[in-house]
Amino acid sequence: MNGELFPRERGVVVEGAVHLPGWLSGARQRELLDACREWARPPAGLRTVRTRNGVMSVRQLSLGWHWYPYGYARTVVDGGGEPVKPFPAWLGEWARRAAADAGLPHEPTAGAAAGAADEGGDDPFDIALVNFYDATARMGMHRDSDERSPAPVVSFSLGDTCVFRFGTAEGRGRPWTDVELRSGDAFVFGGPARLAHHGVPRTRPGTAPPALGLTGRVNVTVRASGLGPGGFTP
Ligand SMILES: O=C(O)CCC(=O)C(=O)O
Ligand SMILES: [Fe+2]
Repeated sequence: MNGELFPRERGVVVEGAVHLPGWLSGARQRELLDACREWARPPAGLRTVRTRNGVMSVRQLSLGWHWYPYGYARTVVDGGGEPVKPFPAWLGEWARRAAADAGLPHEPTAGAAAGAADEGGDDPFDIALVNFYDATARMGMHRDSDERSPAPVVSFSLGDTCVFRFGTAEGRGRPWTDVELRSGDAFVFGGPARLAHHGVPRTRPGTAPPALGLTGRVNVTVRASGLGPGGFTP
């Protein structure tokens, strides 16, 4: 919001999908970017993902559970087989606070006492996917449907602005709404919007805040796997 003529307002895109512009301060953005740079190093660092449709233009890493097309494992099963890096508690706390600010509270420690407003009950935030977009990278319309928890997904954006396309659960096509996600924005989707299709048709290269020192865009989505602490055999 710094220096904006008109501050961007919290936006409800559809019921359950909420945009929180400028949710991360400059200092928090740098903190998250520094952490992403550490996580990006091998082993189990930033990688190219192969799906059944080809190679994703976005490069990715996972924390907590390793996402691969189309499931979760404890090791990089579609790569070098290394153990996934741990999911940090502070990132879960950021997600918990953003979800509450979005009006989609997810309070796993409160358990059943949290009542009907809480989606996902006791499932803790335990996964993050970190996506790196260079100037030409995009992400096609998809649903985040490999988790077993209805808890909301909380996304944090860093660097270049992007067009984030948010559609329906029914299909990849219209209707959809295009939202600009800028560095520091959070976006939360849960409840009736949890399984909506979404994607990133383009970024706007060169729009990252110069002080951040990032060329391109980084997006971090925090999720609750619902897989529990135990083993999971894909
Ligand atoms: O980059 C984004 O804003 C969206 C990322 C996303 O949809 C995902 O990781 O599943
Ligand atoms: Fe997604």
